[in-house]
Amino acid sequence: MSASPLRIAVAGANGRMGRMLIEAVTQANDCVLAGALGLPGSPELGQDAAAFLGRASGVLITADLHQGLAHADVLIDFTRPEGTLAHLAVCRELGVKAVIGTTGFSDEQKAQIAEHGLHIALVMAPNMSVGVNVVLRLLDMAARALNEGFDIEIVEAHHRHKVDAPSGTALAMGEVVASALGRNLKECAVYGREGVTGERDPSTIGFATVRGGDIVGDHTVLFAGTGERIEIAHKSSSRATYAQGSLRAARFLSGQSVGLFGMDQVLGLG
Ligand SMILES: NC(=O)C1=CN([C@@H]2O[C@H](COP(=O)(O)OP(=O)(O)OC[C@H]3O[C@@H](n4cnc5c(N)ncnc54)[C@H](OP(=O)(O)O)[C@@H]3O)[C@@H](O)[C@H]2O)C=CC1
Ligand SMILES: O=C(O)C1=N[C@H](C(=O)O)C[C@H](O)C1
Repeated sequence: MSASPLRIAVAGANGRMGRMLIEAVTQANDCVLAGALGLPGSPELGQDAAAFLGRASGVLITADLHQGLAHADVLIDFTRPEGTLAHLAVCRELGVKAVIGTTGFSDEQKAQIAEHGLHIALVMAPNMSVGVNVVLRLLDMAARALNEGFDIEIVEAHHRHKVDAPSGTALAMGEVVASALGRNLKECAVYGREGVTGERDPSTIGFATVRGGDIVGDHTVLFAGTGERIEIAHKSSSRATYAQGSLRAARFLSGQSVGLFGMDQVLGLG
């Protein structure tokens, strides 16, 4: 007898990632779409969540969080920080697990998510792609090996609609590098430069942000030494990788009851 399908609700159903997730969920043999959340006032409320694909899923987009989550095992949430936190409160009430892809949380908001993780099972990662999570491991190795004489700069580029900067992925890369070097990112990060900045302080980790067009997501970490430089780069050409990673995270959660996990644990890289 085959196992019951994993019942997945998608938040931000009209968003770039929301639509990618609805497509992925409806194509996966082991998952079923069980809810779709939209913002109050959105013109898509009441429409079938798969209408944009020219298909019917039988799930209507709703702004009623209890209704949208009532039949779900896992919520996949790529929205905005305040939206994710509102969704998590209802997930906790109903015992629904969650995969959080949203970026741009403050430290206080991250602490609230960690507290929810004491009661329900959560996966949270600023980047769900396998490639980026492997790059995070490579960066740890590179930073330890290049711990003297190399200046570290992180450059990221995204589409014109992105609202947070630097990207969650760039910040995660900075955290990995800073931790490998025994530095505190909050103390050593430099977010952009202008005017007479003075010479570069070797203890800093610099960030540069590019926004334009339809760039899905590019990240490069530069280790610039004397007479040589190393670049470790990842380029996304499709959001489908984020959606497939999110489904892996949702499947991982079916074996967990509480806790806050990262993609390194989902992918067995931890
Ligand atoms: N972890 C990862 O792998 C990835 C993370 N992301 C992150 O996911 C998030 C969403 O990205 P993207 O899909 O491009 O963004 P979009 O703007 O395309 O989609 C956001 C969705 O969330 C809805 N929304 C906006 N504000 C709220 C709120 N307060 N409460 C509930 N829903 C809300 C929007 O509704 P409406 O359409 O009505 O405005 C929209 O449906 C970003 O934080 C981004 O950085 C993106 C890609 C990969
Ligand atoms: O907003 C996006 O598009 C992306 N956001 C994530 C981030 O902030 O790191 C992941 C990916 O780069 C795409």
